[in-house]
Amino acid sequence: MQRPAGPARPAGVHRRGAGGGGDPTTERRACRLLPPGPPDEADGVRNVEVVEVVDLVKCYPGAAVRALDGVSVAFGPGSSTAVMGPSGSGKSTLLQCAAGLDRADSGRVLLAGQEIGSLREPRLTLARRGVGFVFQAYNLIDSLSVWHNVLLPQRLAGVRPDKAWAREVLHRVGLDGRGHERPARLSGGERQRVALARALAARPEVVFADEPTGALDLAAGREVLGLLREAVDQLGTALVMVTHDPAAAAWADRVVFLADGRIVAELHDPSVERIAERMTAVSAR
Ligand SMILES: Nc1ncnc2c1ncn2[C@@H]1O[C@H](COP(=O)(O)OP(=O)(O)OP(=O)(O)O)[C@@H](O)[C@H]1O
Repeated sequence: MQRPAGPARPAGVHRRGAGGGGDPTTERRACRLLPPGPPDEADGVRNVEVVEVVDLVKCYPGAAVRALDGVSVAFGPGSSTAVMGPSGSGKSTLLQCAAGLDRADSGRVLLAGQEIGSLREPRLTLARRGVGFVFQAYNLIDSLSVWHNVLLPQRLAGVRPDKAWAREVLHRVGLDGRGHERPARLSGGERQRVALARALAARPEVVFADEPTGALDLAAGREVLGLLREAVDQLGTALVMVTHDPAAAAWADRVVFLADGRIVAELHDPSVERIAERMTAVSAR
């Protein structure tokens, strides 16, 4: 299932929620928000974003500046978004808050239309069931086999794992027959593929990935990006990916740029060059 090395970003990826069809010259604009308006006239059903954050503010205790300073952004089904910005601009904080792993001081986070701000355990865990995570450090448990790592999030959430799907996911990420191995015996790229399989095994509506290729060499990084792209294209998963790498960001349909805890720019269907250019401009602010 690996995508062969090819162009930095596969073509034909305009999708709902990804800003597809947006005017590429309109690079700096507010992110699209779920309109609080009436139901969709065509079918009487209101479109629900997979994840929506509204006016998020977050200040860590003792910090002089806000890590997030009024961020509003929505992620639709089958969309892929790269989040970029200088170090300390709030990228990881946005991911953590949008995923319900950390709480903002104010603002709203909605997962599949459900506001999670006031939820306590176990309801919060239930609301997060549709959320998968892929972190640079993999967060794999070395005392467990690949197979048990992949099933762990569902077991922790009290959900009976779908083993047939877990096997299919391991197959898709190219780890057929490797389920019995310990993560420590795998290469960095293979461990990242396990992390991806673990995220996808729960059939998430959204995958949050924090620098998923940061620790990988070029070939392994491309492979992981290809797999993420497949999840978006074939499974309709929403992908939100923090990256410092313009080539990785170009795999996404949309790039949002953060600076000082705010969204300051947005590119749709961008090239590596335009991303790098914009990144330089944002960093020079
Ligand atoms: N646990 C924490 N306690 C205090 N301050 C924090 C904490 N985590 C992040 N910060 C601060 O919040 C701001 C945003 O940090 P964040 O990690 O979200 O940025 P980032 O854009 O992901 O940075 P990087 O690219 O370096 O990972 C920074 O000023 C950072 O120092």
